[in-house]
Amino acid sequence: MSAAEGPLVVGVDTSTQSTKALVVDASTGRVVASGQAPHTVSSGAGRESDPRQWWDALGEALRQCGDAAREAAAVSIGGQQHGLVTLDAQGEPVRPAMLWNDVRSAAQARRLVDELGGPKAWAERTGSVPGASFTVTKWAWLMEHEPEAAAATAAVRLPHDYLTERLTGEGTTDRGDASGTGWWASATEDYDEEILSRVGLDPALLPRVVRPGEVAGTVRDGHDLPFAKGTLVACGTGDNAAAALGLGLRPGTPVLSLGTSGTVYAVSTRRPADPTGTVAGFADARGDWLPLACTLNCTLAVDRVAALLGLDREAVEPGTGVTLLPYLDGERTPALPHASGLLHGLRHDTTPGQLLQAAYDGAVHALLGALDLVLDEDADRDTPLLLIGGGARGTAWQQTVRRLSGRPVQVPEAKELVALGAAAQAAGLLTGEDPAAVARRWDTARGPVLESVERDEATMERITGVLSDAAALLERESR
Ligand SMILES: Nc1ncnc2c1ncn2[C@@H]1O[C@H](COP(=O)(O)OP(=O)(O)O)[C@@H](O)[C@H]1O
Ligand SMILES: O=C(CO)[C@@H](O)[C@H](O)COP(=O)(O)O
Repeated sequence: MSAAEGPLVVGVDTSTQSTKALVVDASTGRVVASGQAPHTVSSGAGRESDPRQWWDALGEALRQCGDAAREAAAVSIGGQQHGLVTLDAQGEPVRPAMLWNDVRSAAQARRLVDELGGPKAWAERTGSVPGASFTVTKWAWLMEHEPEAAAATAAVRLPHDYLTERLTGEGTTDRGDASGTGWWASATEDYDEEILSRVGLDPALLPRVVRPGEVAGTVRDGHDLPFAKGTLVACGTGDNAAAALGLGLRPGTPVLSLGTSGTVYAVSTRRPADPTGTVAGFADARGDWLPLACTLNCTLAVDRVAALLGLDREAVEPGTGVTLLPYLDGERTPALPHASGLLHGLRHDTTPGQLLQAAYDGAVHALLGALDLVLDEDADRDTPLLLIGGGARGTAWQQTVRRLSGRPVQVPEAKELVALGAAAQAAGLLTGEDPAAVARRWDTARGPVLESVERDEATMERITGVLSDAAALLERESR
């Protein structure tokens, strides 16, 4: 491999299932080295991970990068949104982090929405109507169910902030990830003291919100990662905002991400405030906005269905009227936190491959239903949909999105767009450039465009119909 042309930067994605690290040549965007190490997520009633495991996974991913990581001039860490990390006075986790896909705080979410003026007021104030994914509802759950843990908490962090702080020694976050907490007001771009007081959280426990382009800190002594003391550290951001940076996204281009979560989003210059709660009004990492809809059941749920059927994930067959809503973890879009999976239309001649295709259809349906809601009204409907995340590698996912959207679909060749976005943020610290402009210079969105096919309206309508007819069942707790 030829020598790098420019300084090296490290971009990290600490996502739900694993941590990925890339060492990137800041001049060209060439990925010089990469590494990945898995995390474990609890099963059962909640979804939790030990934050210390993220740090260990980061160390392992960087070790896989070899000497290149040691040469980095700047680093940035992006990661899964919303998770509640509670630290004691020594900076050690008080308990495992409650993750974005933990739905135990659904009752607290409903109560908070009612207590503070209803969905419209929340949307206008924070950009979003908080559901169980949002950090504020998790903190309210902790106060109610584990008051000792809440009382022992000296600092509250988001997942990527926890790692950044262990590197720099400073508690920082950014507007992108802060906007997914429910206690950051998008209207004022500041912490909302009334909301914090309502859930009994002292603002002094929260990290400083670093401005876009500002240095979060420098690498300190006394850690086991391969970075030199004094290396610049960018503030990082939530994984979706990081991928938007990594794609150099401009308003009007929609993104569909297929990972543990399914997300659909676009950059907008207008601050979102959807009172239905379907669209979360996140901030992006630059100063614009990132209206986004998210599902809890995407690649993991469909892979689980394939495993139950004993099929390879690509072994789909065209469906004939069978509907499978793969809501194995409860669901966020549509807002059905207690839902479980639901099958309708099974016949003697239904094949396993058709059932698997129905799971893909069910996973993609809600995301495509929200696609128009995240785009500004004047967006060009023929702009290709950018397909990213681990699932974007799969032919069955690509073809399902193509058929149910009726849009051209572009699959970037770059695999780790969250980590690339973080790397672009780190490069921006060195050059003073806008990270999205860095990513465009690196041509990260390059990849084949699959032409549009006729939209399969019948399947979309059938799934919408089953959802509506099964409403009572889907609201019922089954465990
Ligand atoms: N070649 C592939 N085809 C289809 N799905 C894939 C492929 N490779 C990985 N995946 C899916 O990608 C998922 C992981 O995606 P990723 O975006 O890394 O998730 P997360 O960010 O939530 O940790 C896995 O659940 C797996 O199902
Ligand atoms: O909750 C959301 C977005 O609001 C999720 O998108 C999480 O940010 C987790 O992302 P992945 O680990 O699935 O990429």
